[in-house]
Amino acid sequence: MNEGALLDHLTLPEQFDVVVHPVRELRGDVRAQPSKNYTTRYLLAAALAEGETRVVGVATSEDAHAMLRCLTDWGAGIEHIGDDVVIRGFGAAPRAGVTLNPGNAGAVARFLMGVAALTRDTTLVTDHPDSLGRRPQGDLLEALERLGARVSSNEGRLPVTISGPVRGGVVEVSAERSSQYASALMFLAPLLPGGLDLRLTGQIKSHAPLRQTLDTLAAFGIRASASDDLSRVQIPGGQRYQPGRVLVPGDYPGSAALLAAAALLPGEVRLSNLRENDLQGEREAVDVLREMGADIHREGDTLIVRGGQTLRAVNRDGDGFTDAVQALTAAAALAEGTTTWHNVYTLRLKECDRISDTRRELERLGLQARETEDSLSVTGAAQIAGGVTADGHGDHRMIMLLTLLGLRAEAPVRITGAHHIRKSYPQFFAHLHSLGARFDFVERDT
Ligand SMILES: O=C(O)C1=C[C@@H](OP(=O)(O)O)[C@@H](O)[C@H](O)C1
Ligand SMILES: C=C(OP(=O)(O)O)C(=O)O
Repeated sequence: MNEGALLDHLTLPEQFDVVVHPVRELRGDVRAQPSKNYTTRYLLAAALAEGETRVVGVATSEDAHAMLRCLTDWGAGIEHIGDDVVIRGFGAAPRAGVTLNPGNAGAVARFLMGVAALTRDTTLVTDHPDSLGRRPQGDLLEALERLGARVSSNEGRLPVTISGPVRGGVVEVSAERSSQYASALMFLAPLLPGGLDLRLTGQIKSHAPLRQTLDTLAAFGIRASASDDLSRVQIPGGQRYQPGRVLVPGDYPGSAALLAAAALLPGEVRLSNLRENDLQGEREAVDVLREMGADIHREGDTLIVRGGQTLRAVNRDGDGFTDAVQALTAAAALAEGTTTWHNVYTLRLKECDRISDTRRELERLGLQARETEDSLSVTGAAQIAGGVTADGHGDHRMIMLLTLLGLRAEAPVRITGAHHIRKSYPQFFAHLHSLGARFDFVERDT
């Protein structure tokens, strides 16, 4: 067996810490993994269609598996063919009386909660009470109640039970804490007799995933219209999702971590399968890294990073690239000056509190960081000493950030609970290893 195969996610211990060794350079080619956000959306839309849909090149992350498991429990037929999944959908009739477990996948949980209003009753639970179990669901549940669903929950958190049916009509939903609530209603809308005239209230966050939802609806033949600012989305009822064939694009949020790693170290990294015209907001990570001074250019769908340039701090609104903020914080931690990410309050509501917990881990590594309610700042250091154990906080994006800092530290950095990387990027360590990084994996008791 070659070393790369040893690092395959299937052969790593079930639960592990990772020891990240400092490395001098990164060099090589990687094909970006399939997009998480498009995988979850395409699988769900395929299940909401009647007939067979082939989703080409599906992500292998835990969140993708969570969606597949829940759709199977609702009655979808699922067949894996190589990297593709063929889904025989249940259309507007998911099985009633089912308990779904979306694992730790926020988007999956929320999208399913919306669709649950098609059933007489569906319960959602989580086996991650300290992460997904703590994330707020109230804004979505209240919107479903306003539409006439009966809802019970643990004070606006999982577990929840939702009982439909609902007819549709005009409904307000807050988009201030997460865009996923509105996306959930958008998936539900075409299958309701009355459709939905959605009014997104509050300061709308994460516009990019909302556009990905509209894009997905269009790919499945659903008619929808939206105002430019997305405060109003109208989706006529009585429509059917059309089965067919969809191709999952490459994943920008996970790739942002590889791009930042490549910018931080000498060498040359080529990252393919990242189309230029893509609605994933984390595509902006390329511009941010360029603004910091990174040498990145594009040849078609391939991004080429010549690393090791001196990076400079930036001041940016981070909401447009919410899932790349952690990766870009690693670049900022080694840039000249103080970087601030503004308008990132929603980071507090993700797998961990990505503002306070990040500040604490940066400080543990000897860096200066500051937070406000909705911003995170870090002052770059010329060197990071390393030789410490950092807490992964059960958060894949925190693990990416800490790994990048470990690669550039003077001594190894250990990250606890690094298996949580599998939530969105199971091959993260294998990809970095193929570029020259070195890791030790220390098994933890399950
Ligand atoms: O719709 C989606 O697939 C997602 C939306 C974003 O969440 P918020 O809308 O809560 O920012 C993002 O962070 C998450 O990883 C995926
Ligand atoms: C926040 C994330 O995912 P979700 O909200 O789907 O759990 C993420 O992927 O960083």
